[in-house]
Amino acid sequence: MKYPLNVTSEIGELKTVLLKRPGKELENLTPEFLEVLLFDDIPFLPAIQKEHDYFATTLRNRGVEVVYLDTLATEALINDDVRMNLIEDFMRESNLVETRSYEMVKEYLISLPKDQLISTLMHGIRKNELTSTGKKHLHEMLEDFDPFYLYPLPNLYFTRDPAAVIGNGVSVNRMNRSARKRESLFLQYIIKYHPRFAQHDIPLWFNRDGAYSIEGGDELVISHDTVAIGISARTTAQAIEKIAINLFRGNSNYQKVMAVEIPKSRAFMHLDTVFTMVDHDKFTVHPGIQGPGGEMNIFILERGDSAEEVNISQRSNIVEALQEVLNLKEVTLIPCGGGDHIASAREQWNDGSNTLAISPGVVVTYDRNYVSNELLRSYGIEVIEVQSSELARGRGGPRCMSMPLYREDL
Ligand SMILES: NC(=O)NCCC[C@H](N)C(=O)O
Repeated sequence: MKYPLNVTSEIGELKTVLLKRPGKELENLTPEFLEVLLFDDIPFLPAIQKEHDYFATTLRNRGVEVVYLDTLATEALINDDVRMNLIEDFMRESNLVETRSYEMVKEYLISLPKDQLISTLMHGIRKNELTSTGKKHLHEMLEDFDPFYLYPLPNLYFTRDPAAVIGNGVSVNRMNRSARKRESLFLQYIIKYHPRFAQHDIPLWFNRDGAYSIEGGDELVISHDTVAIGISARTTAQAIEKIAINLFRGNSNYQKVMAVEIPKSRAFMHLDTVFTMVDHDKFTVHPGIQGPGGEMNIFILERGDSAEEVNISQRSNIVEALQEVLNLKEVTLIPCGGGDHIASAREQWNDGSNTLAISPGVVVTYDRNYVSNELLRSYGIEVIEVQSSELARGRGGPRCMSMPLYREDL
């Protein structure tokens, strides 16, 4: 069977992508939990599904194989032991082990067919969905305070973040926010047990067990030997050094990690909210991440003398740093919103910099970012627009909503 993972650039022709169609997990968003669940508004489910289907169809029409997270997670439950382990891992990470409702919820989950088990873990369990036959516990009497046995995972449609394919291996991520921690558990099970992946010896560049977080929106595979990683509100310097050591070790082709510090703010949560690659030598950028003279804080990590060491040097100019690591004479940055203060802030907020390249110079973007889209076209980029009224409410764009599994090499 063909090796299932290959991502040696951000722009190579996209062949297979992992998506998650927004589902009932969004019906468990309430105003009081919006902030903690990382949403700014409540999307209308039929409308967001329609927009997401349009996005998936757009990719299929360009020859991309679309696979869905819930389908793969269901197929990964290859026997009763795997299924039981997932239930127990998930319940432990949902802090249910410490409550006296543990047995009742576990029994309910065990009773579900595989596909319903996965969808239930994803959309959560409201307290009023299960009728406790025994005595009610104190926390069950306080529905206003805490209405869920299992909290929903409404950010699952941003498949970019819980894991990232780099080369022929995968980074299964430790998520920064508690609302998203359990998301990468599905990827861990898929890589380990799904027949498409399990029979291959897949390098694991990062696993979710450590203390330091890293998220896929910060991991950009800018070439066959360099990964750019954002030092951000979600991704720590410690995790970047750890993944760099793992990438440099053994037989990976990776020689350099370019760590790019970005402001730690809600609008700039990951590097890909302010910077994406659209062609061999062209990138979108949000002007707000650069200092008044264009300066930035950039570090190049390279293989050191021993397997546990990395050499680190600092740079302050993103264009020069990109020219250096990509071996290019010229690199063009295309400013989100054309650099106009108001347009760039508005369009960055709605993911104007967050493009998904499906081949060199061809990107998928949100239709609402018309200033940035026209500008990209003026640089010769083919821009394929998708609808975005509801999708944008979760604060992520086309790159955030997609996890490439396979791209052609450049
Ligand atoms: N790569 C990305 O920037 N993903 C967007 C994630 C949005 C989600 N609501 C979050 O705050 O994590």
